[in-house]
Amino acid sequence: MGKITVETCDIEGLKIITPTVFGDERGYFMETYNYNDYKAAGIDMEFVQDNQSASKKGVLRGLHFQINYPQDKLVRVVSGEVFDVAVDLRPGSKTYGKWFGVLLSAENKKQFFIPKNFAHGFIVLSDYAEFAYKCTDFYHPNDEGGLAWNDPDIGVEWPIPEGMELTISEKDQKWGGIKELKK
Ligand SMILES: Cc1cn([C@H]2C[C@H](O)[C@@H](COP(=O)(O)OP(=O)(O)O[C@H]3O[C@H](C)C(=O)[C@H](O)[C@H]3O)O2)c(=O)[nH]c1=O
Repeated sequence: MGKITVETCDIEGLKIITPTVFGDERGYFMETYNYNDYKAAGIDMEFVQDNQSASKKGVLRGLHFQINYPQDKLVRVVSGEVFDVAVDLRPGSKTYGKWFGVLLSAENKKQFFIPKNFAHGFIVLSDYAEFAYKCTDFYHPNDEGGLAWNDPDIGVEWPIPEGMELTISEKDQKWGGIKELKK
């Protein structure tokens, strides 16, 4: 029965989904995924792996993608708040290299659908955040690619509050810029 509302943006393929939330005196219920509703919204893929990660304030994970086993991702925040970013790396896309970001939170319950061949990452704005997402291909550890979160040629406007200390993994500190990727 769950109905979803779908928003799009100027990068074709990206979708922001808001599920129907059924609140009552106990709390709330919502369907976080329903094949039929999402298929009707053009998300008609088989999700084969669910992931969850937890991060403290200022953690920035990304910008990641898998090279030969690209994954569509349906991402959401279970607790806390993040700014979530996707960068278009689809070969031949008219928005190649363009980024889009959206605030995802336990509060707004929004989900972000990111098709294959986008780089993906997020920064945690709350004290703590739990991030859960569905993927349409499995993890291939030797197939990881990445982009520098602060690549000036992408120009992501991360909403980093004054004085926020960033925590970025060694691996994520080493990625190069989009100009170093072969298209
Ligand atoms: C991604 C992944 C990781 N792992 C293991 C490998 C490491 O031992 C540990 C942490 O991995 P990593 O540091 O790559 O985790 P994140 O930095 O959160 O990576 C993710 O960050 C951004 C936001 C993404 O969209 C991708 O799903 C993914 O790249 O989990 C697995 O066992 N399976 C997996 O699917």
